[in-house]
Amino acid sequence: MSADNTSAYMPGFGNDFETEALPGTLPQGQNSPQRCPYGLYAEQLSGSPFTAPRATNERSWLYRIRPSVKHSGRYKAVDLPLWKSAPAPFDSELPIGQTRWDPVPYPAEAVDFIAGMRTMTTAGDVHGQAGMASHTYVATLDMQDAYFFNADGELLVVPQEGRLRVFTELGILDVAPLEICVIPRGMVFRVELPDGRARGYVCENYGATFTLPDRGPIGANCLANPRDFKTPTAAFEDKEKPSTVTVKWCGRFYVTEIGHSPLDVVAWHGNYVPYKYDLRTFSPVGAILFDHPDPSIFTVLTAPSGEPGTANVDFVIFPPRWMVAENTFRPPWYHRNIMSEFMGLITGQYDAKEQGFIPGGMSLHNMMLPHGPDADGFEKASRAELGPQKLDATMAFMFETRLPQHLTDFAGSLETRQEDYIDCWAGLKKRFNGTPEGDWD
Ligand SMILES: O=C(O)Cc1cc(O)ccc1O
Ligand SMILES: [Fe+2]
Repeated sequence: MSADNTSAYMPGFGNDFETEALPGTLPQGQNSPQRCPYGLYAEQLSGSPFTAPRATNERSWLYRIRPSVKHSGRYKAVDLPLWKSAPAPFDSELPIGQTRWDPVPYPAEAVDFIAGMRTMTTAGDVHGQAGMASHTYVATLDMQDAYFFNADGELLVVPQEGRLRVFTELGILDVAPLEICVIPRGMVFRVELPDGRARGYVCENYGATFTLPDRGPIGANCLANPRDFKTPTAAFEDKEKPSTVTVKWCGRFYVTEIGHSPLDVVAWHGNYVPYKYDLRTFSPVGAILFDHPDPSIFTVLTAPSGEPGTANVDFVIFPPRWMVAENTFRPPWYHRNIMSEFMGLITGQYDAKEQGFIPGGMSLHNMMLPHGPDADGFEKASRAELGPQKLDATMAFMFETRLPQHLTDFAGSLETRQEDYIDCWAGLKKRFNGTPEGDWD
C-alpha cells in the first residue's frame, strides 16, 4: 500500500492532474524516458481515441511496478448471470408498463460488489458503445485479492446504504451514501465494504464519458461546480499474492489468475481519472415565481450522444430545496417523455410519490409511458396552502436515457416488484363538470 493507506483528493473536473505516491516518480518534461525513475514501467491508458478533439480527449500516463500485460494471463469465461448487457430486449416477459420495486434484499450467500450486481434495465447496444444499463448492487463481502475492470463502459456508483472503499489503479475513493463516484472504462479496481455490507445503484454508461452539462443562461456557477469533484491522489499496493482479475468485455465475463496486485501504479498524470462527488454540494436552481421547470435543471452529469441536447444518459438528482412558486402545482406535472426514466431513492421522500417509493427502491417510467404524481400527491398539492416550503432530508435520482430501457428477467420477476403500482393513480377523479371551477368536493 502507498504510504499510509488513507485517501486524499485533488479538486476539479476534467483537469490534467499529476500525483505521485513516492517523491520523484513522475518523469518531468516527457512521458517515456529510456528508464523511468524507481524502475517503474510507463503505460498510457486511453479513454478516447488518440485523435479525439482536445475537449473530449482523455488519457492518463501510469508509472507502475509491472505493466498491465503482466496483470493479464490466459482468460477463461466465467458466469455472472445477473449482470446483463444490451442488447437484451424482452429478456423479461413482462408487458410494458410503469414499474416500481421495493429494495432488492441482501442475498443469503456472501457476494462481493461484482457478484452482487443485479441488472434492472438495459438500453442500446454495448457493441456499438451506445446506451446504458441500470443496476442495483447488494454486497456483503470485501474484494480482497479480487480485482475487476469493465471494458464496456464507465460505472457511475450511487451508494444508498453502507460506505464503499474503492481502490482504483489511480488511488482510493471513500464513498458514502449521498456521494457518488465514477470509475472509468477499463480501469482496474476492487471494492471494500467498511460497514460490512452495502446497497446502491450503478449506471453503466456504454457511450461517451459523463461530463458537466452546459449551464446556458444560468451562467458560470451553481448546479454541480467543478471544484466539488474529487480525484484521488496516487496510491498503490505492492502485494505478491495469488489474485484474480475479472473482466467484463462485450457483455461477457472472463477471469485471469495472477500472482500479485494489479493496483501497482506509484505515480500518474493525465485527465482520464476516477472521481467522487458529494451530492450535497449541488446548488439547485429552480422556479422562483411560478411553474415547475423541466428536471434537466437538476442534471449533475450528462453523457452526450452524437446528437446535440440528446443525452445517451443523464444523471439527475432531486435534492433538498425550497419550493416557493406561487399559484403552482408544485410536484412534477403529469407527462409522457421520449426519454426513459429509471429512478432510485437514496433517502427521505420523493414529492411525486410520498408513499410506496422507499429508500433503496426503484421505478421505471419508460419511453412515452404516462406518469406523474399519485392520487394522494395530486390531491395534496392541488389543495396546499402555498407558502415557502422546504423539501428537506431527501435525495432521489434518475438515470434518464434517450433510449428505451428494457427490463431484465431479474427485474421482471423480482419479488419486491409492486404488482399494484399502477393503482397509485386509480384514485384520480374526473374533476371536469362543465364549470370553470371544476369539481373539487
Ligand atoms: O417522473 C418523475 O418523477 C421525474 C420528473 C420530475 C420532474 O420534476 C419533472 C419531470 C420528471 O420526469
Ligand atoms: Fe418523469
